[in-house]
Amino acid sequence: MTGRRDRTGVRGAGPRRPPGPRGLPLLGSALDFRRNPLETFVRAWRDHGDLVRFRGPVPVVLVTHPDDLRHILADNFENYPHPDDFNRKVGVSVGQGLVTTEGEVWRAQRRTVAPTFRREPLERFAEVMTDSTRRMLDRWEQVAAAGEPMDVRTETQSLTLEILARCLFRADWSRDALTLGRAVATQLEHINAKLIAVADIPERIPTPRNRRFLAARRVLDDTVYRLIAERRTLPAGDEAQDLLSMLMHTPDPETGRLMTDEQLRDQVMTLFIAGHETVAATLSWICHLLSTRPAETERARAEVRAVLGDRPPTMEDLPQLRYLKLFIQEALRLYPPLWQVARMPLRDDVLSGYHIPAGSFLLLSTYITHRNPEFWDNPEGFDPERFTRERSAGRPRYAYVPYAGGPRNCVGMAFANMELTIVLASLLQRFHLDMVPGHPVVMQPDISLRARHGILMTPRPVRETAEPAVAVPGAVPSGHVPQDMTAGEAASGCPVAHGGGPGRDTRRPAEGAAAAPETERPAAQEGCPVARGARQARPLPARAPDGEQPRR
Ligand code: HEM
Repeated sequence: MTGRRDRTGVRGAGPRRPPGPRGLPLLGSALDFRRNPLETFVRAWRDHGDLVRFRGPVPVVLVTHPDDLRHILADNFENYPHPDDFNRKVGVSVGQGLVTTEGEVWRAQRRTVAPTFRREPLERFAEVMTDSTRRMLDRWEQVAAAGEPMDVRTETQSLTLEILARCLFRADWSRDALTLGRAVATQLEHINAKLIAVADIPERIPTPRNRRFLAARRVLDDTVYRLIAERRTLPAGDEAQDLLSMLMHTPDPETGRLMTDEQLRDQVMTLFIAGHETVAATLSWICHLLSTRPAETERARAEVRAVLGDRPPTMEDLPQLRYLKLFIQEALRLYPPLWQVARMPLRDDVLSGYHIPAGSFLLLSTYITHRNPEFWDNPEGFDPERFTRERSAGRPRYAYVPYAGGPRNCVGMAFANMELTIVLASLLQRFHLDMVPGHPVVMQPDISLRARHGILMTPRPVRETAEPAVAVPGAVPSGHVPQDMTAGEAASGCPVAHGGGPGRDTRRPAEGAAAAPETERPAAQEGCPVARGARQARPLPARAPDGEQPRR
């Protein structure tokens, strides 16, 4: 691992641009990005190193090294706001909320919103999370009885939306559930389409998508403003114990000002957009891991049984679910829902020894950072224990950034971790999940990292199945490999095709199944671009201009 570089200027060779693919005349890498941005990133990172410049109508710089991430997100974060274009496109839905503002406006909002998301105020929401999860799992009993498959992506999306809405609006949620749910989904779809569109069509042009978006925004505005108005009429001391009330009654600690109705509306919309799809995507990948990683799953289940038995998890239980925490951390490493984060420097800077002019469009790929073999042994493997204190020693803090980092890290991190733990513990208590044979699981790198065709699974109640072969933590035989998984996949933990490639069976493992020969399913193995890169002997990228050995 190399040390930090001098960022005051480029040593030796003078200002130089980062290396990168030539691409097509005029278009550069634009078509590759359109086809599959994640694969394009991974290929370029393998070929050119940790800092890559893509040519094209909008030149992009890919940033992946932890030193550079720390510089951008923490040490020099004032120089790295979101690109204006990002704030404008997301802002059509969320207005001037925490995600889309910069400078003093952002700072004032952060001062007010952050205290609401500390652990203590959040404790009151544990019950909501447990209750909504219980209701989802009750529904799964019927699905299981009918032997039907379900799409866990849709399930987790409804669940996280319900939890967020109940936390925001408490009792008023059920009245507006369906309307709000559909409207939020339409907003997210619109933002996603805008962010990847070649030509951004302004909302005033009445295309079908714009009309759907504006109608959904009206529904949300009407509902949210009505709920705010209702809260304003409640007598002092009678406030509802929900996020909306907390935001409404928390003054800016520096100015003492309370939020206006419009600011509250923008904050609510921001939380809806930032806080439900991210957790839903993570939960759906976790469900997938529950069927493809039997050893780790049974170890997590054994811990839940030991700590909780059959009772629902409470806030006090969470610190004791230590292996579950590692399991979730590892899932977020392999499948960070925000797989890229955009920034644009205000002033010229130097990253990894290369000159970065002001106004460059930077994409920080957490996905690649999380799989860089310089910081992660067997980076494609699913190995929750890599996050134990001992094994984390020496790993740079910014090698693991699912929630970003620095002053602008995810404000909902504690909320998300609490929700992920409660949902996973409750699920493990009641169900096994089996993949539907033949259903392709393919990564779709949209605004979040989702499964393109959903993830079809069948729930199987725990009480109806024989005790798992292994109930003692850590005692899973290493040869226990799902029948349909290649030995390579089992070792790699990456049974997902990344944005393409053939589908694969992910049937429930037969007890004691032997490892299938790796050559049996080569195509599935090929589906993992980082795995490919990490395993092959690669030529080192060109030396960085400051004379240091390229990293990796
Ligand atoms: C697994 C779940 C989640 C992940 C991985 C995640 C990840 C992130 C990341 C990487 C950022 C930085 C984005 C950037 O700078 O461009 C961010 C920001 C943010 N997140 Fe999350 N998030 C999650 C859940 C949540 C939840 C549950 C909420 C709220 C209920 C939330 C609210 C926010 C907000 C408001 C910001 C903007 C913070 C600011 O700019 O000051 N997130 N999140």
